[in-house]
Amino acid sequence: MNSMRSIIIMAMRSRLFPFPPSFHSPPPHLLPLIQSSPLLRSRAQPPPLCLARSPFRSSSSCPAVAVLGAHDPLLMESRSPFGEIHVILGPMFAGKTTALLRRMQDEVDCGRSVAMVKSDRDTRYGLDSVVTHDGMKMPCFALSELSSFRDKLGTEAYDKLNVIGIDEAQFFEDLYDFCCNAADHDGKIVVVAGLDGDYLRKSFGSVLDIVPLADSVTKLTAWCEICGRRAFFTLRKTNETLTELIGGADVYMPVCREHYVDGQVAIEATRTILAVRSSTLAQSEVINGGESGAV
Ligand SMILES: Nc1ncnc2c1ncn2[C@@H]1O[C@H](COP(=O)(O)OP(=O)(O)O)[C@@H](O)[C@H]1O
Ligand SMILES: Cc1cn([C@H]2C[C@H](O)[C@@H](COP(=O)(O)O)O2)c(=O)[nH]c1=O
Ligand SMILES: [Zn+2]
Repeated sequence: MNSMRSIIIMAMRSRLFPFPPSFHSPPPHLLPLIQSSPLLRSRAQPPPLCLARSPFRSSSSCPAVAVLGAHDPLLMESRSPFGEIHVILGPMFAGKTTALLRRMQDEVDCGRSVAMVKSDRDTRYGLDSVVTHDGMKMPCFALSELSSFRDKLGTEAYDKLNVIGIDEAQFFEDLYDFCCNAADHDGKIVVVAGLDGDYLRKSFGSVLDIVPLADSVTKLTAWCEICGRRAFFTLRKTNETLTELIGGADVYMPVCREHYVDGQVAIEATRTILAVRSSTLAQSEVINGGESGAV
């Protein structure tokens, strides 16, 4: 039996053999955690072979790796103590949240315990779920800072957690430290979705800061609302100049490079016209006020 066990462990380490379904049923002590908390529930019997995927489903065949349910006794012995960090970035409407939710569901289907977190600044669709622009949703913890997650979840539940999904990552100031600690020291798989750039195409929050920490970085694109070509940037349609402005298609649209540049020119021109108009108005009021006040 020992020689069989060592063959299986060696095979796991070399990841050459798919493993029989019996490896995937979660042990009894984990079921209450999976079934009773806002953590995403894993199916009692996940499919016989779980494939690790890159964070989004691509048409290209990613290397199929046989992955055991993370809480499997045999795997516990060979499971790496270190986690992973996967970053999904791009403009608005690129499918970042969709890819994140798909990855989380894949992890749940593989029998892993998953929790989703988003910034409590994202009030567009309520605070208890992560919601895509298409309306696909998943329960989540809405937090102002990631450092409060462990206390919010409870240390025991956190220790048993395998995967953490983070949406709207650009709004978390403590993103770097949280991801570093979760993957390096707590062995968590962290999947992060967020904007790489703001409406001025400047680095947004700490999303780009975690690129050097990442196992994988995926930049998704949308379709340009003007010409239909690939959109890499987000154009703000209004005149606000604050970096943080929560909104959807009412305020923003994805555009290609040409129509970002054209759009910015148009918006700058509008701003200039409005500024000239308001100063002219102010001057005429002063003049009119002066004349009416003249003795
Ligand atoms: N111009 C666009 N380009 C691509 N997708 C768009 C566009 N406008 C609306 N959508 C919709 O937005 C969905 C992506 O939503 P979501 O995953 O929430 O994106 P993100 O999180 O990147 O903002 C797409 O599946 C599509 O149905
Ligand atoms: C470009 C840009 C966006 N935002 C806000 C607008 C939305 O609430 C989120 C991004 O949402 P999504 O999930 O990527 O669709 O960020 C902002 O505050 N500032 C910006 O410059
Ligand atoms: Zn375009």
